[in-house]
Amino acid sequence: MSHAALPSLLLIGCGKMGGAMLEGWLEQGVEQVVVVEPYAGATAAFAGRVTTVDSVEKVPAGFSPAAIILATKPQQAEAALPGCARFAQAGALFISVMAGKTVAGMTGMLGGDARVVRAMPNTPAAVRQGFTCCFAGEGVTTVQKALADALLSAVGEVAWVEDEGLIDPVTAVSGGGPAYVFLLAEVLEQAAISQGLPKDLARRMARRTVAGSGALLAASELDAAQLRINVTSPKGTTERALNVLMAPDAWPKLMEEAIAAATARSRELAG
Ligand SMILES: NC(=O)C1=CN([C@@H]2O[C@H](COP(=O)(O)OP(=O)(O)OC[C@H]3O[C@@H](n4cnc5c(N)ncnc54)[C@H](O)[C@@H]3O)[C@@H](O)[C@H]2O)C=CC1
Ligand SMILES: O=C(O)[C@@H]1CCC=N1
Repeated sequence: MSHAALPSLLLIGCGKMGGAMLEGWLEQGVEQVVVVEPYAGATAAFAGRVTTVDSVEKVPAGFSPAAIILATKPQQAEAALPGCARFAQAGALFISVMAGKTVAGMTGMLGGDARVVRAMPNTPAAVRQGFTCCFAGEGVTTVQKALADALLSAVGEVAWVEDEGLIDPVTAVSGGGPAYVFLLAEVLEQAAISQGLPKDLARRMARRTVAGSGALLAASELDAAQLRINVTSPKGTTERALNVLMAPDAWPKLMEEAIAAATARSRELAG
């Protein structure tokens, strides 16, 4: 009998997000993983640790996964999902991380009775620091919901919503959120260079400042606003910078617009 922490999984699509979660699951210990991935380069990092096939038809006949993780691009769903219908008939749990794709849209491709959890993770899952927000479709059992929770908890923090429509703003905020934070590191580095700092030093400073601030935020019970105030000496240097960043048309408004744009795109991807 296996002592792996997690049960057998079938991963459909091992790109940036599927690969990030797989890294976390393997670190935790999985009974067996079969990966369906047509692009060999995507699975190179997992050689010897998982079984890889290039199409779902080639999944070994006797393999009976507890969950099938759908991690292709939304635009690749029509090609990838119909071949998974045989697992739906067997009552398996599907966990889709695809942006936009609704439970109704997916059951349409998998067969009407497919049990689908929509999950919106993010790439810090690769270092088990992810955040995933989930919605359980009709027919998902309590045991299957607990399995989805366990799998996603293995790569970070998990939350559930009862309203599927909330997954669209979740996609915009926490799904894409790491990109906005990485952009912050990029522009901070550029600004440092503009003030005459050498490139290597600018890069180190920007990366460590963003990563260290994230670690402080994670470790602290204080609000982000209070942590910001703690840096900001009255009439000091940070105050001058924040007067620029927090101006009415600056970051607060830009972030509102950015999140609204991403939420709208998530709704479009349903189609
Ligand atoms: N990248 C991210 O930060 C996040 C991505 N997502 C979602 O995860 C999904 C994947 O995104 P990424 O990993 O960024 O894209 P990606 O392009 O890196 O990965 C998709 C993978 O699916 C493979 N694939 C294509 N057709 C396939 C098929 N028929 N069967 C099996 N595999 C197939 C591709 O070769 C590729 O490796 C998307 O639906 C996205 O909305 C969700 C949250 C965050
Ligand atoms: O950009 C995207 O569409 C996906 C969903 C959230 C992060 N990446």
